[in-house]
Amino acid sequence: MTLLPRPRPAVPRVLAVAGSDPSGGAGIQADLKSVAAAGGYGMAALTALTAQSTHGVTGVHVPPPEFLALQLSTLTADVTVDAVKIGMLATADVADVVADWLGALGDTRPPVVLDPVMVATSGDRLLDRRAEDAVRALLTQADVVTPNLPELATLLGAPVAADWATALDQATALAARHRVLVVAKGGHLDGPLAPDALVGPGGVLVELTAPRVVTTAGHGTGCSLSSGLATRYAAGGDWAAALAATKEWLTAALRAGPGLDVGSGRGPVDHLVHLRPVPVPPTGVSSEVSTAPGR
Ligand SMILES: Nc1ncnc2c1ncn2[C@@H]1O[C@H](COP(=O)(O)OP(=O)(O)OP(=O)(O)O)[C@@H](O)[C@H]1O
Ligand SMILES: Cc1ncc(CO)c(N)n1
Repeated sequence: MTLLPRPRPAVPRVLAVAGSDPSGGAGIQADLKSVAAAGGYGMAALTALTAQSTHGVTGVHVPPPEFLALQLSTLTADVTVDAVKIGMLATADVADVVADWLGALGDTRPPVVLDPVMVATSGDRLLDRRAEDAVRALLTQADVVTPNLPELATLLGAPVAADWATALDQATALAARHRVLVVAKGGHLDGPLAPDALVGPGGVLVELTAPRVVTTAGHGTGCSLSSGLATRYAAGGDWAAALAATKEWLTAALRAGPGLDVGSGRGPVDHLVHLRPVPVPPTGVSSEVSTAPGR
């Protein structure tokens, strides 16, 4: 669908449709901090509540999906939303509510970043297995999807990529199949680097490389990346530039995470690292724009 041209707001109004993480590192709590760190105004419609700490998820409560529909319709009857980030969807019914809401917006639908959250890094499931098809169906209503490597493999129906070249091939296949931009994320690979790439149906558009941060504080990186990306795109209108700036910020936030001293498990990144009194050192993120045909 061709969307209507949108004005570039000075302070983008960004809506996160996602689950709650009481420990503040992931989910809606991370989204709101990430939007604020990117200069946006954050809003939140809750899909699900988790009981969660830096050690993992001990429970999930999904309010009636009709109540999510009411949150979304009430908000958008009043507020112009400049970008949407979708995170944890929990069940097929919840995913269907989000799909119906986006469908009803028609060509006034804001840009959508879909983070297809399936399993927390702690190994706990955040998406009902029967809901995977509903999330796949939502891909057609998203502008960008940001799967980690296991999520990319599930969406494609392929084995999990064991190396970066395979991840890029899978991202290209997913982009071509669903006509969506894909952010391939190398966070789950081993090695000294943490590469990410923006990939379209014709292949890699831009590849970003950062030194891998060796840390125990990496909880919620995926949520933080997707909401930062949505916010910076709403402000600037350029996915590649928005991804590069978000990667730069996230690398600094990852480095600073342990300074927060939150919990004894996998702690959060410091979303507001740039507000701390200590200057942020260079992150070493480099970016390479592809000149390959088909970009
Ligand atoms: N150790 C690390 N050092 C540098 N960047 C990292 C590291 N781990 C993850 N990242 C970056 O964080 C972002 C999210 O990647 P990741 O693959 O961890 O997503 P995810 O699994 O969806 O996150 P989550 O842990 O929130 O579920 C990407 O930009 C990735 O490159
Ligand atoms: C609520 C919630 N959403 C997403 C993630 C994935 O990081 C999580 N751990 N918790």
